Amino acid sequence: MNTIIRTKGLCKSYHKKTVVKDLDLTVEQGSIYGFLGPNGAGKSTTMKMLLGLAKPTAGAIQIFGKTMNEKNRISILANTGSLIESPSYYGHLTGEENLKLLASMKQVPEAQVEDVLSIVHLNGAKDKKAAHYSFGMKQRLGLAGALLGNPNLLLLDEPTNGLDPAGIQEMRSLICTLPERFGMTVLVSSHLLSEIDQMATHVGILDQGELLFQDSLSALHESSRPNLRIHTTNDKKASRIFKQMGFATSYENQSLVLDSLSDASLYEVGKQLYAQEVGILRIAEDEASLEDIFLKLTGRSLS
Ligand SMILES: Nc1ncnc2c1ncn2[C@@H]1O[C@H](COP(=O)(O)OP(=O)(O)OP(=O)(O)O)[C@@H](O)[C@H]1O
Repeated sequence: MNTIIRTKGLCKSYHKKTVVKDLDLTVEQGSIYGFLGPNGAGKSTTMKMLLGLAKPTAGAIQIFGKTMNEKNRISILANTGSLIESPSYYGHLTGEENLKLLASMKQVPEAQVEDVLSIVHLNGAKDKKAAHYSFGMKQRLGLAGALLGNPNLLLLDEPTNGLDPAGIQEMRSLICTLPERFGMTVLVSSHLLSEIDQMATHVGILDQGELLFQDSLSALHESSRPNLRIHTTNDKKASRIFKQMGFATSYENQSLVLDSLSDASLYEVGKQLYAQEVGILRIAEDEASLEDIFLKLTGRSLS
């Protein structure tokens, strides 16, 4: 798999205050990389550095295997769409006119305007002045602009900020389809755990400028494997069987509680219980939420 974004020791300081510290980001092709962190963690600053809009204090950035520098910046950006902060548009122009203008600036065939309007479901409102768009429509117009030129990489900074629940859902579903439909790689920032949980394939957790975790979303969940709760026809006997097999249990709310087991161990346990005529009545996992995971990593709550 190709690495689309790689940073090494990326740092940014403002007025001697370090806001991004030694960041080693790896974003693989075709992933939706959820860049998660509380307000002020340094997500926007990082994304601005990736786009060459802010100069790193130290470290290096590679995008599409090319070093981000003056020489490569234009060719990297030609393949990168972005939505950073509020999208800019001309209020007195219609949505379509705004996109046509952008298409000519990006030197993209005008025919693509229809395509991106359709992707973001704005065809019906394309003749309306952008000033009369709702906030959600403006965000979608911004996304349409970012999609012009069919970029390989999309950087979206809190794209659902300020949207109502329906708008959030729509933006999220849109983003989720992009890798499969268009082969895009998406880096999307959010301060909302649930959002990343529902959208991302990979996660980077940033806190006070430092990357605390980076891996697939499933690895994140895996790393905080939940407790297992089992209620049987004879919990006392089951507890002894678990103990003989090397698994410590406690007893809470009429269930045996134990650390999560691998599939293979659980299979063995099931066989033993069955062999000794103990029936399983209920089995459940206490799923750790991303909120719990964040708390564990930082010692603080995210929201
Ligand atoms: N141009 C700037 N000059 C000085 N300080 C800045 C500048 N831009 C950002 N900062 C500071 O850098 C830190 C990180 O800000 P950044 O906007 O990158 O965070 P964020 O994770 O994107 O959070 P948010 O979602 O609130 O934008 C903050 O403390 C912010 O005040």
